[in-house]
Amino acid sequence: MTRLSYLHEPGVLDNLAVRYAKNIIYTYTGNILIAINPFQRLPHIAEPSTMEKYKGANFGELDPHVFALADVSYRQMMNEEKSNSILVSGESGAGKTETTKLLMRYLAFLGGRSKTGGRTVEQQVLESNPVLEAFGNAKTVRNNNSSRFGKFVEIHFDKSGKISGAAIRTYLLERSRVCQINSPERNYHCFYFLCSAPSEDIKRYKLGDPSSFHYLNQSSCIKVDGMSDAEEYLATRSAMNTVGITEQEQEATFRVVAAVLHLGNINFVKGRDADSSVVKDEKAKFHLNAAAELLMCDREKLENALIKRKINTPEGVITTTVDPNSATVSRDGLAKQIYCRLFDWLVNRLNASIGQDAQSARLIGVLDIYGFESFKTNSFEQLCINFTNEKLQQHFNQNVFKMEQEEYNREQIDWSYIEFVDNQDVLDLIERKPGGIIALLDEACMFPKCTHESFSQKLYEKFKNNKRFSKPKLSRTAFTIQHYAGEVTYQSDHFLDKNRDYVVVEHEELLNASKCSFVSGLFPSAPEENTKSSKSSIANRFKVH
Ligand SMILES: Nc1ncnc2c1ncn2[C@@H]1O[C@H](COP(=O)(O)OP(=O)(O)OP(=O)(O)O)[C@@H](O)[C@H]1O
Repeated sequence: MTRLSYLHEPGVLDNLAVRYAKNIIYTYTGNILIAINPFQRLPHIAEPSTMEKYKGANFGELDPHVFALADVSYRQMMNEEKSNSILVSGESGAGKTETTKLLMRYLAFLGGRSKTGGRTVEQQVLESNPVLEAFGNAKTVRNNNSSRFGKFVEIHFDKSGKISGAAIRTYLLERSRVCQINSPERNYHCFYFLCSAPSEDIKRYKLGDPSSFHYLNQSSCIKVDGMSDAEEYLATRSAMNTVGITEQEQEATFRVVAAVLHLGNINFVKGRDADSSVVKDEKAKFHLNAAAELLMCDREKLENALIKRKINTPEGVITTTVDPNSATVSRDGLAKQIYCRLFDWLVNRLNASIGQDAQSARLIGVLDIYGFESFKTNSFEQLCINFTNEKLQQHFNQNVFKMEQEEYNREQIDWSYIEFVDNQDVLDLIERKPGGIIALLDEACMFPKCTHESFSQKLYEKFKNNKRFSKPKLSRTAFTIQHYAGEVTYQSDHFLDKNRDYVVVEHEELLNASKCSFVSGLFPSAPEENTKSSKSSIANRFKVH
């Protein structure tokens, strides 16, 4: 790309298009690799002879390829005795996960050990993908197999450059999807896989057609073209076997998945007293019983955990009832907590099987992270994702422009300053403490009376003179941020609910007391600071990461 005589947008796009038409999906721009999704298997891209060809070749000597990038990164790690990271970024459906798999395959090829019985670390990392995808991927409008979590895969190497361990770190699964989906998207794959399981499993988990479950039937899409949920269920079980997840653990995992589906069908109506609710009808009671049975907890306690709330007062703890709307919010909160804990458990379990090398001096990390998102309707998830991308852009600016230009200055090299847009002001707008959008959101979440309207008003007041922030003319709750990659308007309607990550004490107590050690293990007794009073929030956890 740098050899183009005129470097402008049409020229860049044309160059990429001409190459793509010839099935050349990789192009360099400096030491960055642009990969365009071929949407078809191109065997020459990944075959072993291609790997051989790139091994040890100088960067730029051969045609651009993702293997060349991995090769440089490996050799640099070995020569400079330093860890390295490869960032894979792009919008949803761009091909990040597929590219990450190719990178891992090549690193395994370079640093793999000859097999000494059993499976090698690198095989196990690759084999963990189908399990992660079953529980963390879903069909979205952009991608039938969209990863709804960020992933950093660490490949650990010993001094001789052989792989000595690996670890998968995941970043915040999109939790709102568990309870709320829009047509024509789907919930996480595993729910549909399980509803297509062999009949003995269906019976054991009291399941039925996916369209009978509220968490699945909010969308008109139940099936994905070219994907057999029944076959995928068996494939997931087999992948779980391969990575060493025991039969009992698998049974418990799917039992919990089924319990989440049943929870979603527990509906409430107004009770006799004001601000009270009761389980709606026999159907809802069936699902309450099923959820309690599968989670192996007390049915009455589960019901109470949803329709009652304990409040600390100066006179002591009092128990109040809640209206049907609050009971539904409580139910969805519980379902989301259970599912996210289950996902975290799976990741830990996979890591335990793969085996990390805590002593390893070097690693290559591959970061497969959600790209910039701008849809017709953007919510809290898009703000978190776009904030992450602003941080990555800042890192890029720091390394490519700021540091490079400072070095030129230091070495008194004659050069002409390259203009770039510094996005520090967007980062300040979002993450400054106190006073940034996240800080104000956290503050709003602490006050039960605060609504998305009052939160939005606060933003309008606070940032009325911020050139990166604006209020859309006709809205009272939306706001627009001028991101490095373009303008995005966010609807704040569900921001408060989605940001709250407080584990309700009653929910925690209920599941901690489960007779099933797998379930109680997902909800260990929490120290004081992790309970309701905790200031942890989703947006804050994004900042910490
Ligand atoms: N190198 C490739 N060869 C063949 N097909 C590919 C390749 N890259 C991507 N695809 C196709 O595109 C689809 C989407 O790719 P992928 O899941 O990697 O996107 P992504 O960027 O990770 O998306 P998301 O952010 O939604 O998870 C894949 O399921 C596959 O069908």
